[in-house]
Amino acid sequence: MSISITQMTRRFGQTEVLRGVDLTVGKGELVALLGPSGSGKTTLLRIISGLDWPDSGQLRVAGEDWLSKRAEQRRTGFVFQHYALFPHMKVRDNIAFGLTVLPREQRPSAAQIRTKVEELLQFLQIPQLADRYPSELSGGQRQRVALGRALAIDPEVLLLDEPFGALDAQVRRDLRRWLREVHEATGTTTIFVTHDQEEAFELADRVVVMGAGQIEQIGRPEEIYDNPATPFTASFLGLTVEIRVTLQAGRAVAPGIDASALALRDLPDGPATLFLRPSDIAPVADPEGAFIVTESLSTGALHRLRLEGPGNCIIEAELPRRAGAPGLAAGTKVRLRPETGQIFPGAARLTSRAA
Ligand SMILES: Nc1ncnc2c1ncn2[C@@H]1O[C@H](COP(=O)(O)OP(=O)(O)OP(=O)(O)O)[C@@H](O)[C@H]1O
Repeated sequence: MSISITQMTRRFGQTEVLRGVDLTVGKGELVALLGPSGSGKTTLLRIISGLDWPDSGQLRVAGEDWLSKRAEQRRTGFVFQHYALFPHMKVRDNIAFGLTVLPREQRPSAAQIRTKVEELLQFLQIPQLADRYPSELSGGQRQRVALGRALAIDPEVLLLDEPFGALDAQVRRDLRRWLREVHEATGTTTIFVTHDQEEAFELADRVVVMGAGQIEQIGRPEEIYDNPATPFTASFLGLTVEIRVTLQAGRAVAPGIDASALALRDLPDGPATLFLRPSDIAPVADPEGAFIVTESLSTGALHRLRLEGPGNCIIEAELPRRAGAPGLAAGTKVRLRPETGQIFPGAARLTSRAA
């Protein structure tokens, strides 16, 4: 079912946790809410599920006003990071739970519930776990069961709050792929909360970047990755190098940096900030270069470099490390000619200390 959130606000005491959120999720879409801790992601999910209420704003699902419905009248499936399955129930009974507690007029028969659970166990690729207790499962298996429990009631909306947050990297990757397959087969409208950009980008049809109670940007993963719309999104998505530049006819100018490969910007002349990913700086050894490598560290796959240039400008850069190939040693002079980066009007805050 489609979800439409309009001008939603929520405050706790003096803290404005949601500050006028507008979001539409299409029927069958999988949207990732991506943002740092405290940006309001969980609060938004709790409001959709009926565990919390906004101070103002609207929530419509398939055109119906959900704020006039209690939690148990909304068909939502919810999976949390630490969703405690009932420890005294076997996996099959955990999955059946949501169906067994439906009001009598909606509740399927015991035989129908058994069939439904068997189908879900097969569909989620966990039939071998049916008769185990939660304590006999790995973290990843528990989350598969938790999703089974959420899906059993055929939810109109599926809400996943950092469901893989407590698992190790390889299990997370496996579960991501599995969840994407499950979503393609069920077509349930899904909101997935994460602060892990790789997870959001791999899973979602669209990514919603949240910062401090507001939506900073909404778009397809590659749109957001290539064109972060705000300084907040740029920093959050790894464009952590900020260099103070001057814009002249749309071209960034900074001492010692050749910005001629960057696209021209339709921005007024004046001070601006160039945001770059450490991996997009691509320093090249050049005796005439204006920057010098002052530190060079190897971390397995990468060389991490600290570069110093005109006006005490300090830049942290990264280069892929190839076995046997020498990196850029400390003391090497380099030139910088970045090919991708974002420019926003206004002065730099963090890494650049150019005069
Ligand atoms: N019941 C509450 N009472 C007071 N403050 C709350 C309450 N619930 C949340 N907050 C505050 O609201 C802000 C947003 O919290 P929320 O859990 O929505 O963020 P989040 O983006 O999901 O963060 P995380 O990734 O850490 O879960 C935080 O500053 C939090 O401390």
